[in-house]
Amino acid sequence: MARPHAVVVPYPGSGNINPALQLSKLLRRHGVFITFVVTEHNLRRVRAAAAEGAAGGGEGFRIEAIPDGILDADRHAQDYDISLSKATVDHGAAPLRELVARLRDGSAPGVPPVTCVLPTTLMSFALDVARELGVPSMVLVAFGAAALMAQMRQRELKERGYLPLKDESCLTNGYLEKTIIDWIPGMPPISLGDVSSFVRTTDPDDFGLWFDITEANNCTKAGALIINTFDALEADVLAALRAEYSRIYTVGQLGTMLRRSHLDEEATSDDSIDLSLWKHDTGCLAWLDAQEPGSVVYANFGSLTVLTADQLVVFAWGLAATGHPFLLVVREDLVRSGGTLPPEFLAETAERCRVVTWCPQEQVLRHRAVGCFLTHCGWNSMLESIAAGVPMVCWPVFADQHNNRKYACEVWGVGLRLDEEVRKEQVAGRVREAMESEEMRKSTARWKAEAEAAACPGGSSHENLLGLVKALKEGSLNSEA
Ligand SMILES: O=c1ccn([C@@H]2O[C@H](COP(=O)(O)OP(=O)(O)O[C@H]3O[C@H](CO)[C@@H](O)[C@H](O)[C@H]3O)[C@@H](O)[C@H]2O)c(=O)[nH]1
Repeated sequence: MARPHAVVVPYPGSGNINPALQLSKLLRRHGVFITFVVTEHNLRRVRAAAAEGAAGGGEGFRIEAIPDGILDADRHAQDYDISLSKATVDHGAAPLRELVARLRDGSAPGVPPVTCVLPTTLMSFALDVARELGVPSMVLVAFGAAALMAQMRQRELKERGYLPLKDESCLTNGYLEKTIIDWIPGMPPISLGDVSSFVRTTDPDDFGLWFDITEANNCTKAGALIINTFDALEADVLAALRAEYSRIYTVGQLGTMLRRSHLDEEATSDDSIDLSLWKHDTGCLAWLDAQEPGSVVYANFGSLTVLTADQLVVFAWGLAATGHPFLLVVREDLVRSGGTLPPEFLAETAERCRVVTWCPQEQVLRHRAVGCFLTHCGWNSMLESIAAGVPMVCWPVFADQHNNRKYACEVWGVGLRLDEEVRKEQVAGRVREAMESEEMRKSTARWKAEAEAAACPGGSSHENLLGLVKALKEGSLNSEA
């Protein structure tokens, strides 16, 4: 049987590149050949951020780059905005088609013929490419099952007259919070505002909403959906999704799966394959070593969130007011106007605060010193925190993050809400509460154990990964399920 070969095409942001790389490493450990496609711009960033010798490929793992259609001169400091989505849709297909066509027949030396195209969500043009070239496809859903289900129901929200919003006042008069949607299969009643940030529009032609609806629909045309979640965590909504689409493989939490596969198998080392877009500050791990167990608050807003200069300062003083040591990640482009932490704050907190621009987050969350995570509720961050058993204080900003917060706070009992308006006292109070609550301690311990169990032999994610590899090896993943 020829070696299966997956061309993996993540959306060009860390929230998609990271889980796609983790899945790729797992598949490679099970004998699947991987071509990992990044944008030319991101490849330059990866190389600039990489430690000596990192960022390369390895046996069974190649990296290819395609343009994303945005000239560097037109690029915002923050990479993700609607123009990137538009550009990838408009410009990504042609170079990807050329790449897959070139690799399809296996004429490149040492490269087996392509047997599957595997984009993440938001990259459905890759599914069209696969179909045109007669190659099977699967999609990696980089967010949770509930967020996927909610995204899929946005079309119905339009048809039922909820969207677009009638006028601008709906954005501020409590309408989004008071309007309860109680008919999404497998989901508890949810306020309209928590369904997705893309509902916040009065424009019937809003690109963000259109893109979200289209992408949700398109991904179901793939031969299978792979979701970075685990069955116990989202049982009800997964049952509802599986009633609609039979080929669903839940393989999360991917970081836990990778760690376990190191323990279970004699895996070839792939630590050198690192596609981080920012340089990791690993010194913060030594700083954590010197802190008391469970004493540190870790604050990070992911790869895309932008704060105002005031919000950053209020968050910082709020963390200081907790009385705990804290690790604060301030990405170089976190404040678009370039605001920084005030000197008096840095002087006052020097003894118990560490500020870095990017860190090895999964290692940080698993460090015994970390006792709370102040997060923007990106799916990867939330799942990494759940798998590490760390309670969260939740401040969602856009996309699926409000939906994720709802589950963390109201379904799983592992998070506490912050108001949209950032207030120092509330930040400090919620962090202390999260660190002291016995109830949250029990919930975080329970979900950590469930995440671990799912990744062990016999666990749902472990078995699903084996099923996925089998399907890839047998070539039984035809597109258009
Ligand atoms: O200092 C840092 C900060 C982040 N990360 C990693 O970067 C990823 C960030 O992903 P995520 O937490 O999902 O946040 P975003 O970068 O904001 O991700 C985007 O993509 C996600 C997946 O679709 C969505 O859930 C989010 O809403 C969307 O903003 C995670 O794996 C983190 O471990 C680091 O390694 N170091």
